[in-house]
Amino acid sequence: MHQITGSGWIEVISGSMFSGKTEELLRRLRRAEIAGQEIAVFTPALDDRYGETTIGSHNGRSWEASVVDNEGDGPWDVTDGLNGEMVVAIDEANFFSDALVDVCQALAEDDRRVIVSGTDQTYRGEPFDPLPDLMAVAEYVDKLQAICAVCGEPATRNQRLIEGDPAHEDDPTYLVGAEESYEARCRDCHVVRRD
Ligand SMILES: Nc1ncnc2c1ncn2[C@@H]1O[C@H](COP(=O)(O)OP(=O)(O)O)[C@@H](O)[C@H]1O
Ligand SMILES: Cc1cn([C@H]2C[C@H](O)[C@@H](COP(=O)(O)O)O2)c(=O)[nH]c1=O
Ligand SMILES: [Zn+2]
Repeated sequence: MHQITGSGWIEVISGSMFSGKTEELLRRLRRAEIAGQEIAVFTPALDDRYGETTIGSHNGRSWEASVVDNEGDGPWDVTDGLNGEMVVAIDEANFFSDALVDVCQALAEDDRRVIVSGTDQTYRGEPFDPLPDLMAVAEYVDKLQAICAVCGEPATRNQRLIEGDPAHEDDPTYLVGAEESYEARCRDCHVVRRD
């Protein structure tokens, strides 16, 4: 909590896939650990890429996490599962419903430091809920950029690769994956097929 006001806050780490969101989250968690703070980390059940009980970056680093069954409107186990931890991290926020905003607000109002990470755009280049609302209520927002897989410029968008074709309009928004299914791309190189 803040030294003077004693209040909590929300930090959002967002940007395209491969932009280093999870690396940055892990960096902040390592520093909190060095400071002797108790930490609780949550990851949605939908994302099992790195094993059920870890969050992991694309370059192989990881941290133990509690898996949240994030179906429905919450508050899930993020609030129930706490044991006095004052630093609460939530990875892959893009897999939660808008109810995550109220959960994070309640944690911050309970004087906790809340760190939320998630990509802010769907493969169609549209805002990926609940990231826009989380960014609006957060005290701190960092939007990171990857490197465009096509041209090498800074990348802000997520290209979904389906058998080498651009994304289809009617594909589901949720599709767990990494480099086999997605590329980071800049505005110019990002392609959305609109049938
Ligand atoms: N196109 C890319 N641009 C930048 N980094 C990339 C790219 N593709 C792979 N990487 C790797 O991904 C790492 C970031 O991984 P990670 O923190 O998991 O990103 P995010 O959580 O934003 O998806 C980089 O340090 C780099 O090693
Ligand atoms: C763009 C987009 C992404 N996803 C999924 C793909 C990954 O499992 C995560 C993002 O992971 P990262 O840590 O940011 O690399 O989200 C999706 O389901 N739908 C999309 O449109
Ligand atoms: Zn590009």
